[in-house]
Amino acid sequence: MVSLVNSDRVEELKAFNETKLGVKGLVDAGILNIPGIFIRPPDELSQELNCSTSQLQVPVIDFQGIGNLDQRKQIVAQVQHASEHWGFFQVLNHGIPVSVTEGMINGIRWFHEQDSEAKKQLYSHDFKRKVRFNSNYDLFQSRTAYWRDTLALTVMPSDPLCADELPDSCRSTSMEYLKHVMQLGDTLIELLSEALGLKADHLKAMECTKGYKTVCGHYYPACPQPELTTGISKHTDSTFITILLQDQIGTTLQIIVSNNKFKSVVHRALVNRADARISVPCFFHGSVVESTEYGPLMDLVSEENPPIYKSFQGTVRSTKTNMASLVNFDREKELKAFDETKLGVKGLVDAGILNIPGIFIRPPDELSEELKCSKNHLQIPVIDLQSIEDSDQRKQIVAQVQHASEQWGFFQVLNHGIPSSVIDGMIDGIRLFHEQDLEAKKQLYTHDFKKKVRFNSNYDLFQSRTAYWRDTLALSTLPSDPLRADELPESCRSTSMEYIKHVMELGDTVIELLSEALGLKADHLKAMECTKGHNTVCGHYYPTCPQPELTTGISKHSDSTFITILLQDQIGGLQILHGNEWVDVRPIAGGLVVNIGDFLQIVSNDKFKSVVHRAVVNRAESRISVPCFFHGSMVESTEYGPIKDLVSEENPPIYKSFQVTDYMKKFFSTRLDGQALRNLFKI
Ligand SMILES: O=C(O)CCC(=O)C(=O)O
Ligand SMILES: [Fe+2]
Repeated sequence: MVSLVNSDRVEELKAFNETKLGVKGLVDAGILNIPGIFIRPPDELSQELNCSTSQLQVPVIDFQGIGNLDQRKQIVAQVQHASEHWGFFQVLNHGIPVSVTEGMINGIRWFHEQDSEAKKQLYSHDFKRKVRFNSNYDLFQSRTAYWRDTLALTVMPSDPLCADELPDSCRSTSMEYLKHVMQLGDTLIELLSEALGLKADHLKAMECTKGYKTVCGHYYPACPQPELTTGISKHTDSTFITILLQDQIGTTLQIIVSNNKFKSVVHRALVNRADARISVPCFFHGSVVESTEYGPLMDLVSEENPPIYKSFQGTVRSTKTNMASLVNFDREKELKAFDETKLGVKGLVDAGILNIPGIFIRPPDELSEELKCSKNHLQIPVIDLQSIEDSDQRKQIVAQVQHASEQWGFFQVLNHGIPSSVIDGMIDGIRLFHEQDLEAKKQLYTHDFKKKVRFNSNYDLFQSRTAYWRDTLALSTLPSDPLRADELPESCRSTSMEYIKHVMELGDTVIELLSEALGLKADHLKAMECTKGHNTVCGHYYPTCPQPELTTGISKHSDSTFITILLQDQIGGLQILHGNEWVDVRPIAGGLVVNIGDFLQIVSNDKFKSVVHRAVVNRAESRISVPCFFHGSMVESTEYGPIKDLVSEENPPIYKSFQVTDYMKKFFSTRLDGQALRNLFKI
């Protein structure tokens, strides 16, 4: 039922790349919604929402007194503790003058905030270039693009960076900072050597700091939707050490040679709404000379502490493309676990969850499309059926029905003849059913469409892109096998029998009006068994949702019916796509919603429209809706196609004839939305 929104991610990435303006270019253009390529995948978003943040601080180590033997011992002990337990620490009194660190940050800011032409010149993804500006070095490999632009400066021992290769805006400041940070790298690697119980120059002799280095000037622009993206997603650094300048100086360790004694810790950067942020990591990659091999140091392994890693060549790492570690999300497994509870979405809400599971989170392209969608405050037509028996007034009503069916595909009817006690009774009964004791519902839990009475959550749970925030009691009735009272759950037995009787009658009334509105005899559609065949009444329950913006009650689709008559409570949530805008179908007291389904669009040869709609959920109140789907004949031999009287030479048939059963088979086996499905039957 769900429509697959085709976001061509690669096309979007290409277009973004071709601007050469980076993320800042988007922000400068005034975008309010971040493009889909930056939105994190559902599993990541949901994992995120389950993550707590800690108030702890990474260790801070003061390097003052590093030349003094006793104090150095203490510093080494602190470095060891931090490297073993944290993998990160901040250093103070590191010897780089404040004027140099501040100069560096200012220079990087100037670079990113300067005239875009100068930056464009340097835009490149070619790692061989020593100076390159780009946004997302792994743009075409990562799962989600990062909200970050970067000026990367590479320093090779064989090919050091010259001042004249640097952009004007940060030339002298960068040269100065580079010189200092390299020295600090040596100091640190000595301390780390000692912290591993090695001689001070052990790691240095391995070219840990003397090899290939990259200083990156990252710019994280302010972001209108920081919760949907990251500045850099979680990863570890492929380096020996990283020294990061932000407001103070911090370090990240990646010391595979320590044989896991020191930890390379996963980290990431977030973005915020208010301010652009600058950070300047210096990555000490070590030697990239072909012949250099790295592996656990002999002095650090023993029989009790055998090597954990093989030796490898330093150059191996430079072929690594995707820095972001992929979080493994087993959607299938989560769906099964959810299904097996047999408790539906309400079961989750009753259990007190605060964050919705990943299976309910809409894919990035849908979320981002959503954010671009505007809302319209129009109302769908409301038609009063009061004087339907009076032939003059009936004509007017038919004209209104015609207009609504052609222009909207949806209308509400008033004075439709179903007593309000029956309507209220139906809603109460469905609420009683969903809110009753769990065991009674569990008994009815099934995905078997052959069962006439079935309770489940998400009839297409294993086919849809995202699960819906909705539970359903479905009641099917066939002329050959009508629904009997004793088949119904007690909680809604008499109310449902009563409502079903009335809504079937109303179906006939509406289908007569629609026949006339097509210029046919009143009983033309009825004779085609549009309302007399297979009908399903669904009692939908949309529980309250802690994160309604991340999911839907039912995603956009059109109905595979002739018509649908929907009863809803007063909460609201149904929306229809009118033009390119979502229009709320506001509940009106005593009103019922009628919509044209795909079959009626086909038999009317596109005169009447089957319109895409969906239901959204909300934080505050659970909602009930009860659509009655008039699917038409389920007799194998029945064929449907454009009605002869409605086609002509000027108006040739748009669709082939087909058997409804074929159509329904496709409906249940594909993940296409009704509209796309309808298109399969086009001539
Ligand atoms: O609950 C609603 O308002 C809409 C339900 C719907 O569109 C459907 O079940 O097909
Ligand atoms: Fe629908």
